[in-house]
Amino acid sequence: MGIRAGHWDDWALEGLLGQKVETGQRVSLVVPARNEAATVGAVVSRVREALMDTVSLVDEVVVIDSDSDDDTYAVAESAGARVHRSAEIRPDLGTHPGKGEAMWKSLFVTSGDLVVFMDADLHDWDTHFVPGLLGPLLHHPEVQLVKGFYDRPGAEGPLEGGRVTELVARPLIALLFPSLAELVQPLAGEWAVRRTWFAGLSVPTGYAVELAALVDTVRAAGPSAIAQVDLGVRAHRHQALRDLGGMATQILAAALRRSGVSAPHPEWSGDAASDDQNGWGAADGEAVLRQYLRGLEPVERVVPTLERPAAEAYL
Ligand SMILES: O=c1ccn([C@@H]2O[C@H](COP(=O)(O)OP(=O)(O)O[C@H]3O[C@H](CO)[C@@H](O)[C@H](O)[C@H]3O)[C@@H](O)[C@H]2O)c(=O)[nH]1
Ligand SMILES: O=C(O)[C@H](O)COP(=O)(O)O
Repeated sequence: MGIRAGHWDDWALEGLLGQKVETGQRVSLVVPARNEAATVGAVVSRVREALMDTVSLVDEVVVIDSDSDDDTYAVAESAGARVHRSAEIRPDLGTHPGKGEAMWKSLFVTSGDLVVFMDADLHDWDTHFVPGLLGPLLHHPEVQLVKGFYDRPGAEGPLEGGRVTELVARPLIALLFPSLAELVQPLAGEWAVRRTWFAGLSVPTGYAVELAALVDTVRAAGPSAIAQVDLGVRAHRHQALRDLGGMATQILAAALRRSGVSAPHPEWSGDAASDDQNGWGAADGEAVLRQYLRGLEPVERVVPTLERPAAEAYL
């Protein structure tokens, strides 16, 4: 069997609530957020009202503030979330920048057996995303991870992915991980996972968290451990192309690592790798991305490529 596909309204809310009670599982919604004061409040308050205050589908709404320097913390808190600063969770484990880091750290401050992730920058979305993502986990015990997919308003065609999706993730999947090719939106930030499964995965601290979780899941448990659900329409804030270069570098690093390439072949790097260099021109756990904004003058961006080991060792 391949990757199971469904639609968010395949599961009636009543049925999900019944299944939740019968299986005795708790649900956490986790929203990683870096400088999302403009949108995080609505994400929190709408899910709270529809799925926590009115019915008991979600047991906790937790925002992980990922080193924001705007009002994300205060806005999320007054909208009804429990908010934790990523850097302050388990200080004994240190801190790193990035979305994957915030998601990894969330395992130490949440208790749900099922964890639903949603981005904080959504501006066209609805609360049915959450029950839609929970459906396969509540009804199919073999499913460990559920990805959302959606139409993107303004995209050239229906189901077209974002720029990194089309230019990096899909080509990587075609070349290295073809069993994931059925996924419509492999980079979707809206996904759900069993806590025990996520806690057993190595987690890139940056934007490669999604691709890494998919690759590691399909390798360990096969395509039937993954489901995808049509969530309807989703729109989000767009990053500048040069910032997406950092995201693409992180995704490529995670994919190469999973293909046995942890540093360039010596022939590629020019210099002999020294002890504290990984051959990518930076210390271990980072790469230097050189971009050109105008003329020959480079701008160097240090891109973290670090991974956290499975959290279960620290829980
Ligand atoms: O250091 C960071 C950076 C981002 N975020 C949050 O993560 C979410 C997604 O970040 P965003 O910069 O909006 O990512 P996108 O450009 O939309 O990237 C897409 O592709 C990424 C790679 O798979 C996914 O991680 C994203 O969820 C997905 O929306 C948002 O809530 C951010 O606030 C953090 O918590 N910490
Ligand atoms: O999902 C992606 O590919 C990246 O986040 C970029 O998305 P965008 O092109 O919609 O900004």
